[in-house]
Amino acid sequence: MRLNGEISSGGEEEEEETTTFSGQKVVVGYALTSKKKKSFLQPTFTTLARNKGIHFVAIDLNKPLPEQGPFDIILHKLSGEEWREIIEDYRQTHPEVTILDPPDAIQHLHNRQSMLENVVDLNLSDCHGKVDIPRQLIISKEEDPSSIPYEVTKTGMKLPLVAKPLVVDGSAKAHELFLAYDEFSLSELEPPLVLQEFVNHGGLLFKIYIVGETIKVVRRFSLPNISKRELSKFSGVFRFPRVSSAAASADDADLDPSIAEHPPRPLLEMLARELRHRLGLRMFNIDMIREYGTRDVFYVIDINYFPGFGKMPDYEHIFTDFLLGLVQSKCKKKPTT
Ligand SMILES: Nc1ncnc2c1ncn2[C@@H]1O[C@H](COP(=O)(O)OP(=O)(O)OP(=O)(O)O)[C@@H](O)[C@H]1O
Ligand SMILES: O=P(O)(O)O[C@H]1[C@H](O)[C@@H](O)[C@H](OP(=O)(O)O)[C@@H](OP(=O)(O)O)[C@H]1O
Ligand SMILES: [Mg+2]
Ligand SMILES: [Mg+2]
Repeated sequence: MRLNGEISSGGEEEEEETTTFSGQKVVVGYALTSKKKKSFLQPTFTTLARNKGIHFVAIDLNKPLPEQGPFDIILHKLSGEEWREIIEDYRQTHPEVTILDPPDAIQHLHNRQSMLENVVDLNLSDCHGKVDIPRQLIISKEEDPSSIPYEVTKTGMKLPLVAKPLVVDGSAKAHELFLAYDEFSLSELEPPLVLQEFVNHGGLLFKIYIVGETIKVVRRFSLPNISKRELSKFSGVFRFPRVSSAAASADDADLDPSIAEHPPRPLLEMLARELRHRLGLRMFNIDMIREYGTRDVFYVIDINYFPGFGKMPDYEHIFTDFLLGLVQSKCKKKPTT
């Protein structure tokens, strides 16, 4: 936290100088795409934050980062190696600034294989339910697409399969997903890919948002179950839209309780605590589905860094509290001279 007047000028969000009741202010530098800025820095949020002494300042990517600030916190989500190096260097030279989150930790989520490894390692099988990941096969860039059907058959994976680009780099292409009804058509797709068994889940997905210690679960519509009959009727690969990312929530829909009942809280707390720790991230979400016909068998299918928090109910309060909490805990840790 810095005392009133210490802030440098020039940030586009800065309007008037407001401080917390203690006369201190928190400066949050941000490096976000314009899409993310629009969805995250909504006026309801920035106004509430400003009233609590939090000021958002845009980082100028055309100027050296160490010449900007001073910042208490930096929020960032930009793709590319260049930014990664800038923020990593800054993190090393400015340990007093909280970087949300460390670039190496984020990098772990840029690959759909490494993303889910921690869930497997957790081995959550007796914690108010079972959490696993769907059976999956990685098809590397070097692999000849014509060998995919053989590779799939060899593993004994069950159809249908979801084919996902291996790398998640912030591009729209990284979210181009396909449903494959037969293994032969998979040769049409371009590796590197992750092939995942499609798990029937009653068309409903749980998005578990994690912001520091806070866990918030929302329900979203997802792909419907695929019956054996349907599977036998079709063949081919079909591109499907970003169903679960749509703004429409399934929270108010009249759904079958056996499908819609939230995963048990102790299970979510354990999962969030462990993943927060193992991933080294404080702001992410987990896409989780319940296997259709079961009460407590869950699969994690996706983990996203700095997702669409603007769609999370009450995100304004959750984030202002989170940001204030970060600087307060940092102040407490400072040795007294
Ligand atoms: N193994 C699976 N079984 C059943 N449905 C799945 C599976 N994998 C993905 N889906 C469906 O496809 C959707 C998109 O998959 P996924 O979340 O992996 O992609 P994404 O592009 O990373 O999404 P996001 O927009 O959340 O980043 C899921 O929300 C779910 O509806
Ligand atoms: O909150 P959920 O439903 O999980 O979906 C998010 C995706 O997972 C994120 O990848 C999107 O952010 P980016 O466009 O910065 O990757 C993010 O974009 P947004 O922040 O512009 O809404 C969302 O689409
Ligand atoms: Mg997802
Ligand atoms: Mg994702």
